[in-house]
Amino acid sequence: MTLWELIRRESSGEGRSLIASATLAGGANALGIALINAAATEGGEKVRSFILIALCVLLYIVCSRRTYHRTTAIIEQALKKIKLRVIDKIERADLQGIERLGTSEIYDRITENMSVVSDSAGITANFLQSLCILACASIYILSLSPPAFMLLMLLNGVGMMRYFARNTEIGEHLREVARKRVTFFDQITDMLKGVKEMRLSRRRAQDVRQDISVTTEELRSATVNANNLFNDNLILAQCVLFVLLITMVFVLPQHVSIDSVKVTTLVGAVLFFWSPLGGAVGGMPAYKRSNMALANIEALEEKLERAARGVVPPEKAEDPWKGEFSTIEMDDVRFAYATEADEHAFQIGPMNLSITRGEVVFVVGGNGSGKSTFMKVLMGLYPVTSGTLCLDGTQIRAENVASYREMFSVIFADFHLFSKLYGVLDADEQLVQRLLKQMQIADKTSYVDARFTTRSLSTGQRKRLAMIVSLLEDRPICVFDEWAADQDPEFRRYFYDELIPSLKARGKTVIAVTHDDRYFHYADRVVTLEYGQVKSIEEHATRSKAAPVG
Ligand SMILES: Nc1ncnc2c1ncn2[C@@H]1O[C@H](COP(=O)(O)OP(=O)(O)OP(=O)(O)O)[C@@H](O)[C@H]1O
Repeated sequence: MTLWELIRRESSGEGRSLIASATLAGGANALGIALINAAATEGGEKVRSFILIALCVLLYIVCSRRTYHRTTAIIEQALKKIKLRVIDKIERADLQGIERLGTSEIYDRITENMSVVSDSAGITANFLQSLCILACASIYILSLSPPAFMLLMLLNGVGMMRYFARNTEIGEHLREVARKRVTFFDQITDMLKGVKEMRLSRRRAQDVRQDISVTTEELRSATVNANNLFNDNLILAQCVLFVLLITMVFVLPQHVSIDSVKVTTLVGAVLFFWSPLGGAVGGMPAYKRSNMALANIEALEEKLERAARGVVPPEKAEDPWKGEFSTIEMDDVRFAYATEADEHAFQIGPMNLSITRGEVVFVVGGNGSGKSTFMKVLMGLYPVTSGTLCLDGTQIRAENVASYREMFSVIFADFHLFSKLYGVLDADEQLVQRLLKQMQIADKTSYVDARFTTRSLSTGQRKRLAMIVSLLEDRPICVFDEWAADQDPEFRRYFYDELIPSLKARGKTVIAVTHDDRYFHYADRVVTLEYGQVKSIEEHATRSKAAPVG
């Protein structure tokens, strides 16, 4: 999609009136100059000429302002719509799709590319107006001298052909710039996340810097190549002007009958003609960059669309359970990561397992045995590749998976704490304060206006904060992925001795990934995974030592 197509699509029929105002502005501009030229060379009624010129200027101001202001408004409105659409697609896209896409491309497209389009609004309006002035000025030159007009068209035609021949090459360089910018984003993210590791190793810091400097060099080179071609086009336009003026002054009078006054008028007209042409040629880089940015945004939208394919919109979602359940059943469930042409993509299953309400299930296994993958499949975050996942006999499908997921309150191993208590914004303040005390972080952070005053806590403390959010969600199934791993012995004990039994006593189902074998007796069952398969399921007697939560 080009910028002009975007304007046409988003302006709800205003495109024509925009062209009309740009044409009027261009016409008024050209007519004003023609009148000034005529007044200067032909004399005649000066007051009349002055009034007509003033009217042209006024018309130019009114129409020009409209063209500029409306173009900016239309583009900004379109960008707002695109941003919201991208956010909506990110929200709908499936987890694997987002994981495959990575964050750098998304950041680049919705920040850098959007600003390129936004910055081009004024230039686009100028470009549009310049084209109209050019058309009017050409008519003016035609009225002065048809042979001069033919000469103008001929030289412009040659210039244009050279100009468009360079377009493909410019496009290649701009695409390379876009690719390198994503790599640059990736590397900067890597660097910022690994700042501690870099401080501890000058060699590592040097290697990271080396990689970044290679990318910045490639970015520089691709940008310079694109800009050089754009600048060559400007020089080409200037050369065409020289050739045109030289031909008009030295060659044209030799072949057609034209007096010196007309030649002077023609030179004045051509010089005037060249200023909008310069605007159009000069505005081309911004226009082209905007088109490239829009193509990048479109490509991102397509990828997100693909990732959201099959996802049922909220208005069509089914909820047969209304937050209640008895049993989750996995019947021959398999899942394989969809990686591009990777035959060794990790798989889990076939898995046959049922989890009943109020059960405490521990999931154990070595690193990479598939515990986190299994949990994500169980929670409906990854769709099963084959087999069936059912809740109370109802198979989990695209139509009901959103309601199914709402049964779970999860603390992932790589959990994220939102800046606000999104999802539980109406949480009871006293309950939150009580939980903060219970988790022993009341002296570190407080709860004000649906947000915690600070999230700059130790890893263990942040996990306790995540636990508070999970408890506030109050869902039937609590999933904890190695929650206790970062807790001190006292809190580890609290987690197993008090928190889990109290959740069980309240009828909650607890599924926890853990390596703490000394607490395995708190589980009703311990499921051991190995190479993505259930290796064993051990049953344990549960101690029910309930403690109040909240
Ligand atoms: N997004 C992904 N795309 C492709 N493969 C993945 C992805 N995430 C994990 N894997 C692969 O799946 C395998 C199992 O990973 P998983 O995180 O489920 O193991 P785990 O048992 O939770 O490990 P750990 O105890 O180290 O947390 C790994 O070998 C990993 O390579």
